[in-house]
Amino acid sequence: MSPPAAVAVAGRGTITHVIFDMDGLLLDTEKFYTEVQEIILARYNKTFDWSLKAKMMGRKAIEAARIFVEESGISDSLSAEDFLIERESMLQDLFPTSELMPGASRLIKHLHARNIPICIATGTHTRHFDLKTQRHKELFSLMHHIVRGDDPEVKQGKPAPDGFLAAARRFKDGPVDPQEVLVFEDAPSGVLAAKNAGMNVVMVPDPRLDISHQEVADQIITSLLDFKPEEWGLPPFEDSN
Ligand SMILES: O=P(O)(O)OC[C@@H](O)CO
Ligand SMILES: [Mg+2]
Repeated sequence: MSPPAAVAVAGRGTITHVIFDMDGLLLDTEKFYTEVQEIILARYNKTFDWSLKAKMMGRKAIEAARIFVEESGISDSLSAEDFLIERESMLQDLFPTSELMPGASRLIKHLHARNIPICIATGTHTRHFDLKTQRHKELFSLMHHIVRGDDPEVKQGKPAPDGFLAAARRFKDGPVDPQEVLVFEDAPSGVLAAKNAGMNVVMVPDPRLDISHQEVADQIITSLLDFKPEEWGLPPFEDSN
């Protein structure tokens, strides 16, 4: 019996290329940022909450740092630059322990095996990227290319489209029509960046993120394990889970 035909969902174009965000989407690393920020805020008798987290995640480090010190009301005592210095040693200890998010490996291997071009566009700088991915080199080697936050073509971080547009240009058959690109993101800033780039975006939000941040994405799923490639005209998984 022939495999089920791809049942693209009405209104969703056929996707030819996929761009993955990294932190919080492929790697379970957002919790490290949260942990370190809670430790630093505790020194000022302040608590870290998810409304502030929602504004920071996905952004370039210095941009996220400015939001952190200003919205926490500690900018008179701690500059954005000093915050980045203060958190660095804690993050360097945590990043090498980064684990994959559920479904990340399965989806990457599936798309690569079916010759769907895939890449990463992340706000993370190269030095942190290397620490976070050092235990996952083989899986990440399946990516056609990787655009990092300190890439010269990324003038502005997410929600600006720079990173996703640079990523679409670097595919072998690039630049790729944004309407044929599917982005996977976890952060409101990243979802906005994908839409600003004219692309389709599936959001996999942390359950603690306020639901109001889910209005922009083209599709919301709770885990990459729930993604159905055939809904976007991509080859379906063979396995059931
Ligand atoms: O773009 P990503 O890979 O989510 O990285 C953002 C990072 O700076 C943490 O929020
Ligand atoms: Mg992310």
